[in-house]
Amino acid sequence: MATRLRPSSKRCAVIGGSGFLGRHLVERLVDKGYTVTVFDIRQSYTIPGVTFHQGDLCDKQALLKALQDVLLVFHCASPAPGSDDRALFHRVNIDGTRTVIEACQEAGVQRLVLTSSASVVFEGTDIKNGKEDLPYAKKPIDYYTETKIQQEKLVLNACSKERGFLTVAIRPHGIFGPRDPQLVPILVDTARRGKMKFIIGDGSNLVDFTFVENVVHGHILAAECLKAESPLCGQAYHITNDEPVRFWDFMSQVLVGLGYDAPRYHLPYWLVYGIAVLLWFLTLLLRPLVAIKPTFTPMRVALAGTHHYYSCARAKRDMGYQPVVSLKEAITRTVESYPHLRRDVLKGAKS
Ligand SMILES: NC(=O)C1=CN([C@@H]2O[C@H](COP(=O)(O)OP(=O)(O)OC[C@H]3O[C@@H](n4cnc5c(N)ncnc54)[C@H](OP(=O)(O)O)[C@@H]3O)[C@@H](O)[C@H]2O)C=CC1
Ligand SMILES: CC(C)CCC[C@@H](C)[C@H]1CC[C@H]2C3=C(CC[C@]12C)[C@@]1(C)CCC(=O)C[C@@H]1CC3
Repeated sequence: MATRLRPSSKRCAVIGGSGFLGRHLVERLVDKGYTVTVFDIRQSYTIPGVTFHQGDLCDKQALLKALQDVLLVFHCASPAPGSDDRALFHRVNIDGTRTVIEACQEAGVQRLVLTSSASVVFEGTDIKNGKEDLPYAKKPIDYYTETKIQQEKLVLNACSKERGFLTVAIRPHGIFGPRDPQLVPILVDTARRGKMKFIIGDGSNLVDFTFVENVVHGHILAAECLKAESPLCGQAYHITNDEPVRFWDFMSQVLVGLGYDAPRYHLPYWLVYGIAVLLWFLTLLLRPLVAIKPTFTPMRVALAGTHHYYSCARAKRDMGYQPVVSLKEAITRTVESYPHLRRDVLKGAKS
């Protein structure tokens, strides 16, 4: 007679495991001896021992198949923040997260770790050493932020010690590192089109950029500390590099590391923000005729011209979090991981 083994606490699923953060998380979990199942709309790699389930997280039946015998789930799937598709954000981040919660509860999952975002409290104005008790943004700056707020509320409210279903939300900020499809590629593309000559504002604004391995470390610590008697239940935690840096110094270090010039000329913040808002309206008006994707969106200008850095004291206190890679080392490793985006290489490829 076949005996069914009890699900192991080292068996987990990563929803969004094919993405940038998700794949780093899967790799670390495998290193730590976890048995990992990936659920994602696409499969972008293979790792021996990792099982892939391709599907949409809005499809409960597909999720239920992937969550069999799984006690721990990481949910780090989301449409790309740069997409301006309100319906897609609502479907995936709100309705889809509701489906993830229901599927977890039906499958007997005991712990759910959500990747939220520190931007759930960001309204486009300065945040200095922001703590987790800051109120959610009343006027979220874009559809991404609006739906990340709803998503986080859904997950935290679902936490129930009585039902044996524990939840926690990790709020990283400005994730970067090898294989990131956003920050470095967008930066290099903007520089190659000659648009990275300008500093928006006076350039003194401090921001958190968080190395992907620190974000992964925060997620795994949260999962391992999430117990019925722990303070983590139903709470949100900032995870950062704990080294706020001037936005334009960070950008300059990455650009110079890849052989591009650092931005030098200053432009007034409100002028650039006003132009970005006008451009955004224009793209909305012209959408039926042409699809334009402006580089300087109001969200990006706000992120580039204001202070936004967060305290991770709560994560240090409740889960013993400390960044494992310093900002200096993280920038060096990131720059080295993009040899194909170096100015000399791209120039050579063109000629
Ligand atoms: N990058 C950053 O700076 C920050 C990110 N975050 C959060 O971290 C998480 C991971 O971000 P990141 O790794 O950068 O993003 P990625 O886009 O690289 O990864 C997300 C993954 O989820 C997949 N996905 C999207 N929609 C669905 C769906 N309906 N069903 C199943 N899978 C789906 C994506 O597929 P596809 O690519 O085909 O859409 C992708 O593989 C997100 O929740 C994001 O909000 C938070 C703070 C900062
Ligand atoms: C064109 C330049 C002014 C800026 C180029 C770099 C930007 C692409 C990035 C700088 C800060 C980044 C950031 C995010 C995406 C990429 C940047 C805008 C997020 C919006 C990703 C999703 C989040 O949850 C918050 C991030 C904040 C920082």
